[in-house]
Amino acid sequence: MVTTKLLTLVIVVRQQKILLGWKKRGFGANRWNGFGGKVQPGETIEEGAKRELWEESSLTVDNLEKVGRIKFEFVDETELLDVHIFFTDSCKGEPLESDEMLPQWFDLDKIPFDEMWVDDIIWFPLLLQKKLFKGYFKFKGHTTILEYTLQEVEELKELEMEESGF
Ligand SMILES: Nc1[nH]c(=O)nc2c1ncn2[C@H]1C[C@H](O)[C@@H](COP(=O)(O)OP(=O)(O)OP(=O)(O)O)O1
Repeated sequence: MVTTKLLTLVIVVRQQKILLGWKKRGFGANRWNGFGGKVQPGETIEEGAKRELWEESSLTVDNLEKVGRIKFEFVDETELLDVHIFFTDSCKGEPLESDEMLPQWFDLDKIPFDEMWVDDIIWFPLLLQKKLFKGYFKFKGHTTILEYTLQEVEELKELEMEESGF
């Protein structure tokens, strides 16, 4: 049976720099990631995103902007990842290392894509242009993309629709 895991991913920008975290353990370890994780029972997706941001970076934020949604499939695995992606340029505090993540600021023109999930270089340009987007990536292992779709959407409500490739 195929199950779907609901996840969040928060991209933080401040003064022309992006904050990424070096994931020290677990899924996506040894890569620069955005902040996020599993949505827990009883919390909204945005609440889950804020909680993970706080737990992993010590940053707080009043509002997160939902900017995208990507589904990931891994061949030979029965769990799909449904990742809701948020953006903020109004975080409060200074990032601190956590058990899971080592945060670091990068210039927006020096994002370390060769040490990130390989899909990131494909959809980050849309995020940085403030476009809304949705996508689907099919992976073999954790480093090979077999196929993908990525499209800009006009309105947030289009991210809620369950349709082909989504
Ligand atoms: N292909 C991909 N590209 C990307 O940029 N981020 C991805 C990704 N696939 C997953 N992610 C993100 C989504 C989410 O923020 C994170 C995975 O979340 P985790 O498994 O770390 O969740 P949790 O932090 O809840 O886990 P635990 O701490 O083990 O409970 O990786």
